[in-house]
Amino acid sequence: MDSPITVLTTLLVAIGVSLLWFRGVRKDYPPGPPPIPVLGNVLDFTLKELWITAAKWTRDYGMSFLSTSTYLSTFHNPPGDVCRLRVLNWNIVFLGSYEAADQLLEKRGAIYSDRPTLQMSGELCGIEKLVPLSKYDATFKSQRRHIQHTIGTRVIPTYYPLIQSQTLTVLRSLVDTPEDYVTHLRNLTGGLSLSVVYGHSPQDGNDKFLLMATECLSILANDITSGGGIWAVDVFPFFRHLPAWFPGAGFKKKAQIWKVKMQEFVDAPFLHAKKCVVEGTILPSFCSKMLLDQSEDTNEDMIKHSANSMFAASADTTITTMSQFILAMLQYPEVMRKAQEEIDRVVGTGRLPEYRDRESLPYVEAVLSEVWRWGVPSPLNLPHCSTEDDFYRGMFIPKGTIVVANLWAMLRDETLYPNANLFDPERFFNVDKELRAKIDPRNVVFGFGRRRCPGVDLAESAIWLLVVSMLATLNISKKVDREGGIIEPKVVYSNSFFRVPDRIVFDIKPRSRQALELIAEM
Ligand code: HEM
Repeated sequence: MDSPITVLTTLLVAIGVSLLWFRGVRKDYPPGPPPIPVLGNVLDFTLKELWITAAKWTRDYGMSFLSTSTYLSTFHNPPGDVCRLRVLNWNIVFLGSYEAADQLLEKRGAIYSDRPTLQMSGELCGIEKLVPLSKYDATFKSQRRHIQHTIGTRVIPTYYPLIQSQTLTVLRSLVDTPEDYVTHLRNLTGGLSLSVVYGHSPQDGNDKFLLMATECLSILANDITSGGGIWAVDVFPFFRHLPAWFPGAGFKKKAQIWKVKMQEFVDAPFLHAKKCVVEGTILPSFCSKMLLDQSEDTNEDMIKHSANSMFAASADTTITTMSQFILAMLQYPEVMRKAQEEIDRVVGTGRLPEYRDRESLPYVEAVLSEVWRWGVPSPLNLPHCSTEDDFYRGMFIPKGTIVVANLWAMLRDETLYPNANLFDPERFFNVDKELRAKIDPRNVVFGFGRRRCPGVDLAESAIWLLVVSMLATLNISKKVDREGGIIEPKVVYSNSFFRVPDRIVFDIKPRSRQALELIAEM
């Protein structure tokens, strides 16, 4: 006979499971793939290119919720654009259209701007105070305000000389060792953010903070956020109490090692900046300003985490975007030639393009827009989290729902972008002003509402100059093997967070002797 404690425990577990199950089958939740008892949709998740699977879910299940009248009334909003999955008692809602993201994350931003609480990346790896992961609270709001002052639209032109000199360094490095393009791009973004954020100007790629960033960002992108950043301990938070030696608790050992590294990455460049402030040698930057005019809503902990957030958030996004640009030029050489013709006509071949040329280079502008759209650097955005119960088109979205905007699906919407899989800058011409504004991928690619990327202007300026300078001086082409055969680039997306192709093989050569001299001389 079982003891009363066993019977009681079994009963409680059964009630708990049933409650979870019944919560999960409420009729007015957004539709989605059918869950299995207790585990929910765990088995539906894929690690590779989840954005494609999620787009299929919203398309296939999203329609099933709507009555005919609703379907007709939402004629202008793609109807099958929201779906829900359940993992234990987590609600995860995927948004597959711009309209849904605009309605929820933008217009109802007051209740959709939190981030989910993740045990692994948060408490265990100690990076919960970085802005992209932080909760929607007073500290976060103040961090965003200060970041905005440093990299908002109005101040960006003051960084142009810095961006120009970093761009030239990359052009030279790309000509010398194109196969190391990831390192060169990492040095560009690292150098730029070290200067803008910490007032530190690295002399070369061996700068200790650049090397530290390379190691830590790889831990962040390939280890901590591998598998979409969700670990078993996030789903079963009580796992964090297991001792590190316990079978299956290997994550704790990993977290201990990563936490030390990440802490050093947050502290070291900041302490260096602080020392330079005392010595009076710091260059004007986020840290110099924040340390010299400390106000009531700032403290050192908050400053160093804001600084590191900018440093960390700019690297992989920029590398991904530029990798997508290179891929597009390899697959669509006619686009590269057309852009080069425009630059030769407008700028000439005797100097490098500058920011003042931007308005006169509409085709290059369209190429960049298409890089954002076709490339989609972070295809599933960062997850938002709701802080109140809500209804959207009759569907119930409970408080605490993780809301994932599928940017890839939005930028592959055939009604807005016909033949969406093709890289076609022409799609931005011959459309009226209103439609042009509507299809601008920048509305989507940097996220939404109160969590929209605060680095958008810096990223746009740095990437525009790099793209136009590469087009002006270099030819990007497929590599040819020793027998003269063309090596087709293999496009594989192993990273589950950034849409960064695994290392691509390609060739880069200066367009002319004059182009080479221009890069070398400047
Ligand atoms: C290539 C360019 C970039 C892309 C495509 C990009 C994209 C994004 C996206 C999609 C988000 C999430 C927005 C959301 O949750 O709705 C984000 C957040 C963020 N980005 Fe960027 N980003 C880029 C460059 C940068 C740069 C250069 C910086 C800073 C120097 C930066 C700083 C941040 C920060 C701090 C956040 C967190 C914002 C928050 O949680 O409130 N990003 N970015």
